[in-house]
Amino acid sequence: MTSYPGAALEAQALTKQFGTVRAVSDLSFVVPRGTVTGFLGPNGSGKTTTLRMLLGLVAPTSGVGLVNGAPFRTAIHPARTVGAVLDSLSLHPKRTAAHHLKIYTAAIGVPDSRALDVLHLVGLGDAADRAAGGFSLGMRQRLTLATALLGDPEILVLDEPANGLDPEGIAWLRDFLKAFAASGRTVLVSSHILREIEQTVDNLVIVSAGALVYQGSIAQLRSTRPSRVLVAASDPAALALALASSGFNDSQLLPDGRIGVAGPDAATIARIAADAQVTIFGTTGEHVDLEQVFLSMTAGQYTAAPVQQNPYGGPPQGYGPPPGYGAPQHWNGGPR
Ligand SMILES: Nc1ncnc2c1ncn2[C@@H]1O[C@H](COP(=O)(O)OP(=O)(O)OP(=O)(O)O)[C@@H](O)[C@H]1O
Repeated sequence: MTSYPGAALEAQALTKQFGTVRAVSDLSFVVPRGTVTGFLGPNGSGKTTTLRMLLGLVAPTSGVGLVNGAPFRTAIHPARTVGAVLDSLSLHPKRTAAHHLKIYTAAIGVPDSRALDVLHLVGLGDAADRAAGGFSLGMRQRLTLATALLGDPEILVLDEPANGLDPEGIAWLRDFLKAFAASGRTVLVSSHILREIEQTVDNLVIVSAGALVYQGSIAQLRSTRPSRVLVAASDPAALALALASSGFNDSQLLPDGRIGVAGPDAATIARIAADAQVTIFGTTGEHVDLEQVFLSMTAGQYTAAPVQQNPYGGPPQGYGPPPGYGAPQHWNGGPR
């Protein structure tokens, strides 16, 4: 059980079998200290089960979950180590926000005054004495987060905290989690929508059907997607041939009649087109839509893709064709 240096949380070959359902399959990843790491996967891909195994709430079929290099059950000050929100808090409608929190303060050994502190932290200071029955969904989410903060934890583990939040609530959560990590602490936040957490997280762990398909930074994920130039040309086939004879073989005919060219920049394409007497009507740089990348990675066929060995970096593997273009025709050898 050697732990990765600098890891706040670590999954080592975690597997969980519920009867015939393999919820999590040989899953290993690292959450580096001081980061906000997104734990991303479609519904039912094993995120909640994994978080529960990391926190010792579900026994793994095999493998281990580590918090600061040791099983969480061995933590001397659990509430100071991890604050977790894995389920929505069941709120008594007549109980005030402060009252809800004071139920937990005694249990984790912090003074009652801490309840007001965390309500201020999550922006509910003014609502401390209001009954939770009148709270909006966003206020309920904040109150739930407040419970996780009671012990002033080093690590926050949040399961789908953005669920049901409006854009303003998501923006608030983003700023809050970034500030939390900026103080050297660590956040692991799950979601099934990349866009929801894209601007919040430094690192991503992506799972599909319980298995790892990517871990690394968002920047790496974006950069490994080859950027293309989309070209509208008078004779796309002639341009593709001219590009191929200049050594640029990766051209695809798109459904809208343009061709997507990976490799050369727009100026090089224009020069090759001019030499081949092909007129170019326009070129556009392709925008990499990470949500589409995520959806293509978790579409099922990627579950068995090889995964990089270095948990802190390196390119993801097992990519398929660029999403959003149907089944493009390849000029250099037909459909892939
Ligand atoms: N206690 C359990 N008993 C049987 N099957 C379970 C149990 N908990 C989870 N599962 C199954 O394990 C799989 C993974 O579920 P899990 O809740 O971990 O995924 P998830 O990614 O968190 O999904 P969601 O985003 O929908 O919450 C699902 O097929 C689920 O039905």
